[in-house]
Amino acid sequence: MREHHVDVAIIGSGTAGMSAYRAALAHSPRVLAIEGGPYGTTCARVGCMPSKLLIAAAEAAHAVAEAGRFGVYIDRPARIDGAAVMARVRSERDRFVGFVTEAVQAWAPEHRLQGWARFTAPQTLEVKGHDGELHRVHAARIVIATGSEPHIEPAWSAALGDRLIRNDELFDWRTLPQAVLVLGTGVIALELAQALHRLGVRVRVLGRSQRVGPLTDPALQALARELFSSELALSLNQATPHLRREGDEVLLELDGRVERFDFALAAAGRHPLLAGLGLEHSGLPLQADGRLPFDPHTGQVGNSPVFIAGDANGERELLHEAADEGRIAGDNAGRWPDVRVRPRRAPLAIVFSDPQMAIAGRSHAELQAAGTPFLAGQVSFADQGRSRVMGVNRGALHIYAEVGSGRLLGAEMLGPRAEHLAHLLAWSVQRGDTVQQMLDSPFYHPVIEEGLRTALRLLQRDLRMGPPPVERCLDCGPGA
Ligand SMILES: Cc1cc2nc3c(=O)[nH]c(=O)nc-3n(C[C@H](O)[C@H](O)[C@H](O)COP(=O)(O)OP(=O)(O)OC[C@H]3O[C@@H](n4cnc5c(N)ncnc54)[C@H](O)[C@@H]3O)c2cc1C
Ligand SMILES: NC(=O)c1ccc[n+]([C@@H]2O[C@H](COP(=O)([O-])OP(=O)(O)OC[C@H]3O[C@@H](n4cnc5c(N)ncnc54)[C@H](O)[C@@H]3O)[C@@H](O)[C@H]2O)c1
Repeated sequence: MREHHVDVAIIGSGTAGMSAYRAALAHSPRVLAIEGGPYGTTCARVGCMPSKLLIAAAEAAHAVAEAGRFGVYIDRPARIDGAAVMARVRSERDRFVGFVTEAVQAWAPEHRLQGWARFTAPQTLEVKGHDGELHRVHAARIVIATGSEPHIEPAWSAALGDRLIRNDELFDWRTLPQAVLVLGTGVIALELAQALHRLGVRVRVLGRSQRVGPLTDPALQALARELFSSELALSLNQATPHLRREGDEVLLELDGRVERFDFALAAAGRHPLLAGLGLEHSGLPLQADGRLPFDPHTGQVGNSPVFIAGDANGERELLHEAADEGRIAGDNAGRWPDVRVRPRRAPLAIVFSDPQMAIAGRSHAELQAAGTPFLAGQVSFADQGRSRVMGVNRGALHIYAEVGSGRLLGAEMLGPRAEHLAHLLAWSVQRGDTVQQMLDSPFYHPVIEEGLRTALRLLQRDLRMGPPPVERCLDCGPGA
């Protein structure tokens, strides 16, 4: 048994753990970063980056398929080479992973330990090292940055065995399969199902409820359901699907018919990866839902010298949040007991589907639950000038502002280039901009942002803070 005495131990060297390491190191050289799996982070290895690489291939295929709408014809039938698609996904992914791995390997060797950590007592961890040794780590402070794992219904794995896959396996495919059943209708499900569908894979998406994607505004949720079901085979309200395996095939029995797939992809949400950490020995207060209670402004778990960051806390399972939370937790672990409160950024979440979806600032559901007096300004992209020009005129934007002050509180959107509009909106929410301040900002012509201006003008009128907007306003430019 090798003994280690450190000021800060960090469990997990993903995005949150890496930023916690850098922040803690500013306070003490006695920092130990423990990683059980491969270096490279979930985001780069099996998350954000490979999924966007697959989507990029799907966008190329879709552009070819849609070119005829513009009078551009590709005479030969387009051919999708699944092996080439997956080769690019893997090689670009490996490049991103390489940068991350290099960064970790540049850390001092005495700062790194590879093996799975578990608590054996408060402030004491045991690690079965990849070096074959057993390590005991006595840490004055600990950062838990263990990430998350997909939710798997036991019935699915019992029925399907290794034909039930997670996002991790998908990005290692050597070629594209014929058919995939996607379990879930959330972010991962929609991004991957649509990409696979556009790359020629037969896809069915099963939802346990009516919900499609993360938007909470009822009108936008209904629009999302309509738009995605017009392209994808969506089967909703399937809480207990009839699944079985025959040889290497997944069989789904639905409405008296049997459909066959090569794989079923579990995309039914993710939960903090805390099982196996021996939390029962940690002295930490566990909530009934198995999560650790923590302060999002400090990362601190209760009053303990333990901090939690990233997907492990189960709050905002996003890359930029993991990086921020890691920095906050690592800094506070380093400076303990002088724990500092840090402001958080305005919420921002984007789904890279087509049309994209985004929530900036507070969602419709959050505003309603808080009882905040607010009004919504709305615009449809169906008739929006630049969106029509580019043939991407599907979706709508709803922006929410506080009654009385006109301050922008949040927005939800389903539509073209939502990733860019959502950034502008989140920045305005964070600055505390009013609808008037946003309207005073420049709007170019012809751009998709002109749709935002229409929504702002309508909202300004409804807040009784401005005149009714001019119908088909000419100085706004045609189609604005
Ligand atoms: C398919 C997919 C697509 C995504 N796309 C996006 C996107 O486009 N944009 C976005 O913002 N977010 C996206 N995300 C979410 C984003 O990837 C995560 O929020 C982020 O990676 C979380 O970082 P983390 O540091 O908390 O966890 P991780 O990067 O998973 O790091 C946790 C680390 O802890 C290690 N660990 C766990 N337990 C132990 C233990 N007991 N001992 C030692 N080590 C341990 C793990 O091996 C792992 O390396 C996506 C996620 C998925 C799955
Ligand atoms: N573009 C991005 O930023 C991006 C992309 C992918 C993932 N992520 C992050 O990863 C997280 C996890 O993604 P996700 O898509 O797994 O989760 P999600 O919360 O977006 O969706 C979960 C889906 O699973 C369904 N579901 C839950 N339990 C089920 C059950 N027992 N049976 C059937 N369906 C069930 C839900 O109804 C929902 O449709 C996201 O919340 C997001 O934070 C982000």
